[in-house]
Amino acid sequence: MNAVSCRGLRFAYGPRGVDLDVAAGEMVALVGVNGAGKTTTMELLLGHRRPAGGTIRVLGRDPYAERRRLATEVGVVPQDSGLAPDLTVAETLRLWLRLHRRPVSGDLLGAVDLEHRAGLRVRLLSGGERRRLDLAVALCGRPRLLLLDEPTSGLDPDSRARTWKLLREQRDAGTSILVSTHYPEEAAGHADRIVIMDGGVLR
Ligand SMILES: Nc1ncnc2c1ncn2[C@@H]1O[C@H](COP(=O)(O)OP(=O)(O)OP(=O)(O)O)[C@@H](O)[C@H]1O
Repeated sequence: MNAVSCRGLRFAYGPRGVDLDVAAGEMVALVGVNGAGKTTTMELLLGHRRPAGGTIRVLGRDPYAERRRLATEVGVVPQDSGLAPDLTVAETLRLWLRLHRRPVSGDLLGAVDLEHRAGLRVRLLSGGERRRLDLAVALCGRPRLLLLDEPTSGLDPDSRARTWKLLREQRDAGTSILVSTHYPEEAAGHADRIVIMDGGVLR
């Protein structure tokens, strides 16, 4: 079973007749310029929006009808971080690990290079550090599928390279990944496959 399978997916604006698959254990990059429809596609896959037409299956389920059920199996980096600004980095991860009933450990902090920021409040992080925390939060539930909306935006080249390495490790461990990005060269170097979105259609 594919992790993601869309057929003829349409929305009032954005995606138009999109067929998109992510196989189990595959990392697919969704590449496109501003306004191409990447975020709208992610929101459809998350069940935040109802499609105007076509079918979507995420881990075999209809995300609009079964959004809550999928929430435990899908890790998400949204376009805009929604983390509580007054919690520290360590508190944020503890909270999310507890929500997922996972043992609290510092491993994730190390994985995203934020050990030295553990005691800092989220609102004081740099944009790139916050993006790395977003990714750590997405990994808290050990998801079967990651849906990542520009997780490398705002990151410097070193951090971008480390993020892609972490994603490849997740993929190698069996996690399916759909990751959107503005950077086709980067995606080409790291993803298993690239799909290009342009004006709401895949090319
Ligand atoms: N409610 C809306 N009604 C009409 N058009 C909208 C609405 N919301 C977004 N759009 C437009 O739909 C297009 C697709 O937007 P989307 O955010 O999915 O693109 P994107 O590929 O994620 O872009 P970016 O790289 O800038 O994040 C954009 O041109 C956007 O302005």
